[in-house]
Amino acid sequence: MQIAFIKCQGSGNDFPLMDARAATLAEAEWKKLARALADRAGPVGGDGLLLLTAGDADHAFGMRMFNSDGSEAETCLNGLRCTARLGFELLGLDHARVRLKTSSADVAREPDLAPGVVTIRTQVGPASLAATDIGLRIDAAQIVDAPIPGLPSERHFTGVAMPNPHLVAFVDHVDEAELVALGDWCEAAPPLIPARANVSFVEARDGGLFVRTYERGVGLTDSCGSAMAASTFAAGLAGRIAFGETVTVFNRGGMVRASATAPEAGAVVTIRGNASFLYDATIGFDRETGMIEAPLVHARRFDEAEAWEAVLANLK
Ligand SMILES: N[C@@H](CCC[C@H](N)C(=O)O)C(=O)O
Repeated sequence: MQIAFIKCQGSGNDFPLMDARAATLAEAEWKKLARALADRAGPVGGDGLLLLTAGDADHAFGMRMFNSDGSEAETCLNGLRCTARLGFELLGLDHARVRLKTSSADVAREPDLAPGVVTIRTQVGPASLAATDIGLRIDAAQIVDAPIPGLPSERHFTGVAMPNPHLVAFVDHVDEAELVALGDWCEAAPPLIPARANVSFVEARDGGLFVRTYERGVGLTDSCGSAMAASTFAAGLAGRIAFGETVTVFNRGGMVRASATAPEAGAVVTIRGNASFLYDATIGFDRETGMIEAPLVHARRFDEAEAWEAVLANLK
C-alpha cells in the first residue's frame, strides 16, 4: 500500500506525520510502520511516527504517537505541535482540543517565534507527581528532588507524568555517558519501573534550562517536548524558576518557550515552539513484512528548513 506522510520537526525532534483519520491499519501494522519509517538507518528516519486521528464530540482531532521501537506513548509534545498544525491546515482551525492516548491537550496557532517559523502553543495538565502515574514501584507516594531507591544513580530526581513518565535530575553539567547508562537501564524494563521511563538531565543555562533526554523507546534524542515540560514543572517545584514565568528551554535540536503553574494552580504546562514541515512524500509499505520502499518526495519545504536554521544560528 502507499502511505502519504509529511516529514516534520519540533525543536529538532523529527517525525514522519500521517493523516490517519481514514486509515485502516491494524494495531500490529502501525507498530511495524513506525519501526520501518522511524528507523535511523532507513530512508526516512525519525524519533517515532505521528498520526493525526479523527476527532469526537469533545475534540477536533486526535493524535497517536509510536516510538521508533514501535511502542505507543501517552503523548509527544514536540509531535503535538506538528500534528496540531496539520489538523489546523486540514480543518481550517487556529485552536483546538486534541484527544491523546489517555488525556487531552489544548493547542493554538501563535505568532511566529521567528520569521517563517510556524509556531504552535500546547497546553497540557495536570502534570502528576504520583509514583503510580509514573509507573515507579516504590513505597513513597512521590519523588521530588530525591534519590530513587533501587535506581542505579545517587542523583536527586523528580518523577513527573505528562502523562508519559519522566525522571528529571538537575545537574551542573550533563554527562551523556551517565545519561545513556541510566536510560539503557530503564529501557530494560526493570521491576522498579517496568513500563520504562524517559530520563532527562537538566542544566540551568542563560536564565532558562538546557534539557538532554534519553527517550523511552528511542534512546538519546536531540529534543523531547514532554521532557521539557516535565523539566519546567520540576524546576518550578525546586524554586529554580518561578511558576508562571516563561523561560527558554534549550536542547540539542533548538529551543521552546515554556511555563508551568504550581500544583495548587492546576500543574498546567504551556509550551510555544516550532512545528516545521520539511517535505511531503509517499512511500510503499508492505503490511505483511513491514518493509518500506524508497520514499517519493513530492515537495521540499526549503523555506521552513532555512527559517529554523536561522533560529539555530542565533542560539550559537
Ligand atoms: N519526543 C516526545 C516524547 C515521545 C514519547 C516518549 N518517548 C515516551 O515513550 O514517553 C516529546 O516530544 O514529548
